[in-house]
Amino acid sequence: MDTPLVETPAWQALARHRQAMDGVHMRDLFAADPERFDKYSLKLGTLLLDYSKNRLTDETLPLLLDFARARDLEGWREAMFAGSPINLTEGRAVLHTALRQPKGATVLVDGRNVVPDVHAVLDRMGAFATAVRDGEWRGWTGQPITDIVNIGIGGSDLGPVMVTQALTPYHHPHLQAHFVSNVDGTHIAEVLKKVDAETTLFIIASKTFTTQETLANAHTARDWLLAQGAPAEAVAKHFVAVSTNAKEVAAFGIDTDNMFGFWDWVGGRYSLWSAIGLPIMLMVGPDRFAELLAGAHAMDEHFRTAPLAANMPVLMGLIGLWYVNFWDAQSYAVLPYDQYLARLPAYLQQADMESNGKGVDRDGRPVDYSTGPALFGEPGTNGQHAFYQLIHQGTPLIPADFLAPIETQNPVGRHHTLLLANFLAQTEALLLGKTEDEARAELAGQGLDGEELEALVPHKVFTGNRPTNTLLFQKLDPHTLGTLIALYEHKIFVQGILWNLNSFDQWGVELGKQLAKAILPELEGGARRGHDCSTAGLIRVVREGLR
Ligand SMILES: O=P(O)(O)OC[C@H]1O[C@](O)(CO)[C@@H](O)[C@@H]1O
Repeated sequence: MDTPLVETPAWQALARHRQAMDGVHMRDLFAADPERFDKYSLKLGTLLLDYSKNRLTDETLPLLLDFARARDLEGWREAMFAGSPINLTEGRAVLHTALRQPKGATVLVDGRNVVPDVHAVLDRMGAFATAVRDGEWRGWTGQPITDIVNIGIGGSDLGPVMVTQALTPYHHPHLQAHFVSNVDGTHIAEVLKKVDAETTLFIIASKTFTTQETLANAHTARDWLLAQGAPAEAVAKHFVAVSTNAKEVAAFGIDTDNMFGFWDWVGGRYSLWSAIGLPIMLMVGPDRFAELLAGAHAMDEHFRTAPLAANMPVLMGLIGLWYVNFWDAQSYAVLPYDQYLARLPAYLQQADMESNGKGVDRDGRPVDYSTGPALFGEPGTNGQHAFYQLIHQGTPLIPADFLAPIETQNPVGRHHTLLLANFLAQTEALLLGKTEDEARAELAGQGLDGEELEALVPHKVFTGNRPTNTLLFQKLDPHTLGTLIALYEHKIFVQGILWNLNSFDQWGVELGKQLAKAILPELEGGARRGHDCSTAGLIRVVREGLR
């Protein structure tokens, strides 16, 4: 058996280095090195990563990079790009990168070049999106489409929602996008209140086309359309499907001519670049969608070819792992200072936590080290007025990524300057903190003294030394957004490899699905089955009510 990860020389060297860093404060590292920003920042196109505000000395990165090499990160990276079946538990290749390859490239899966297949679907999507956008695709009464309702969940929802919102300034002026994911009937009911059956297009997005929530919502949407007076033939004009499962699409009643396919080598949470991105393309048009893909491809090329020491996803992955495994950080914040990126944290929750929220390694052995942290975040200054207290003064260490555009899409008065001032102030505050002496002087300056002053001092101290990455970009355009998302995808890949996980399966979501299927008949009046007494008691209360 291989040496356990935590006993490998590279891990042990990091553990020793971590001990030697006790008492090192980033404030002192900055004071000692005026070049630190230049040394620890990296630019790709119009995206800058400043990782200088991390607990890194000149020794840290070389040790982290040694660890990455010892785990053969470069070999695994090559295997992913080459289409090897690195998703072992499902026997699949992991090739979302093939979805953003330019026409003419070659990516072989089982000896077949899949790039022409990718572009054939993109071309079909483009023709369809153009017909809808130009008003040529019409509903059953001959009216052009005004509203698009995407029905999907998880990877068939979060990416399209996040990107569609992020690219709001590029939307078609006469189209509205809506997203229904939750099986809670409230979700679809509220959307259906807003749309007109004659001018609404439903996209049923499901890789498997067996997902309970999506099928329930899809059936409700179709029943609603017919209840609005549409004839059965209208379904063909108002429903399209995005899936890998033509059989189930046909069984639902959608003509497979109205289906946009993708492939089992596209993981759900990595699928927004595929036909799952259809609502994005409808809203921003095929050209902007191509820019999104090109932005992701630029990051793919960077990740694939840049030396590890100058490779954004590698550095972000290693720095994240440094905190999880050597500083006991169990959570991680993503803080976009751009209202259009409001759903980025939710999107990354699935991308990161469904990928690396694993407790056994690739060989099925329980791990004895921490893996993926809990991820959370909120846009801009909203987070500051909610949970930043914990990040600044709480007991857990919460590494955070701060993201902002230099240029706003909405230059309203001084708003953007105010936003950026806050953005910059937060990472500075987390780095420097406020010492007791500084707190004391500040309170004295406010006219306090004696016991009253001393009683307040501990509450006013900020330890600082709290790590952040800053991601600054010129403007949130489709290309930049593609680059940013691919950065996080590859960062997640890096960490999964280093933790020896399969980042591309998600068995952890299955048990709840199985038990829900078993409980459903009980809630519908069927015979009760064996449960723990809490679940049995709750089922009884649900059935009997609390009145
Ligand atoms: O696209 P589908 O097959 O409906 O699956 C939706 C989501 O369900 C999951 O399989 C589990 O929640 C996700 O990985 C996936 O994104």
